[in-house]
Amino acid sequence: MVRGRISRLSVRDVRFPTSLGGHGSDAMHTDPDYSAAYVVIETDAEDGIKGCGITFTLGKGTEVDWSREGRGAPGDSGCPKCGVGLVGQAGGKACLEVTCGHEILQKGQVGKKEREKQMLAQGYPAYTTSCAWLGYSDDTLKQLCAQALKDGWTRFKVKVGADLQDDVRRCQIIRDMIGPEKTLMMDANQRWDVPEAVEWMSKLAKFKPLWIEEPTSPDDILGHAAISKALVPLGIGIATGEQCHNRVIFKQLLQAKALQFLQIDSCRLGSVNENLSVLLMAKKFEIPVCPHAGGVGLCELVQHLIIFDYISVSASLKNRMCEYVDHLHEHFKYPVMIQRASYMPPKDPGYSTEMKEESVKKHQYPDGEVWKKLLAAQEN
Ligand SMILES: C[C@H](O)[C@@H](O)CC(=O)C(=O)O
Ligand SMILES: [Mg+2]
Repeated sequence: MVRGRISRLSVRDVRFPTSLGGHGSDAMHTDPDYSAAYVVIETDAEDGIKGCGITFTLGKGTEVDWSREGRGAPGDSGCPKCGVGLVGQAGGKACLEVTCGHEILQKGQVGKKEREKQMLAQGYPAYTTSCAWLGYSDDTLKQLCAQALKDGWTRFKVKVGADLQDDVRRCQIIRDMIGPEKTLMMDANQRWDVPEAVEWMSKLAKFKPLWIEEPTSPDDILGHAAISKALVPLGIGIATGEQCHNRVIFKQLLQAKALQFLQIDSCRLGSVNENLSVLLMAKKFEIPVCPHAGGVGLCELVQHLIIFDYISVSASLKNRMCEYVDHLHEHFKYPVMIQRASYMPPKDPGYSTEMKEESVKKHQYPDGEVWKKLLAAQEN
């Protein structure tokens, strides 16, 4: 069915100065500016159908420094972080609705209607990373944590990995505030080698983290397996995936028993299809999927995938939750909706990728209003 031809394609370098407030900072990315290559494909179709896509990057917009790419760690600040999430708005349905119709998922049909209703009423459980970025002061951490508790959050992630004493102090603060029952996760953003990861986490085990995320290089599958073997007996699972770029890496992580929580990233894995194949493999290995969403637009995209996962693939919420970061949603035409610390299913057409034109104009690099001011201030 031909509905029109591509009539225009635009690519824009959109950057948000998140580093000014330490938002998004971790042991590896100390000053990230959440950025995106934002692509819009327009058509001449009568209904005006178009596709919008983002490639989430860290710090340098669409600039790629290949000399750093080769040498640095895969997630080094300044390197591109994620792949492409480009999806049209065909049929006027939310992305997750289209995906749920797929025939091969026969088994997931059992109980599907009930799960759909449950999602519409209760939403998909989320956890927050926004209280405890590494660059936040202890006061900010306390204030954000107190607010998050008031807002009903029960699952929290704290960044670790740069300095052990700082980690012990910050984990103590957060555990004291949330109490022994609520869930705490830790994220080292690849900072350690294998023995260091085991040693460091043995010292943080007393804070009862559910998982340590990205304890070492995301490419080191056997390293993850070794860490997993050492830490699972301490009650700490291994979570990874936000830097894994295809299903083959995930296949090997699963085969090597290298992770207990699998973190798809809607953009890093190029296309919805690649994400779906990973969801299906995770189901086969009975490993819970807890998506990564720390970046501009990632919450918007990944909510479609994880709600689909629950309704049509995993049919389980056990040990499952989706990351939420409380930044930059106001720039999206269809921002995520969080209620009672859960993602409420999106109902607008498409993959929730469309950004507001006004936001794109303001944050375009280097000539958007926001960057003109910041760059001028840097010069003075
Ligand atoms: C640099 C990013 O903010 C990163 O810290 C996100 C991340 O690791 C997460 O959300 O998990
Ligand atoms: Mg992470």
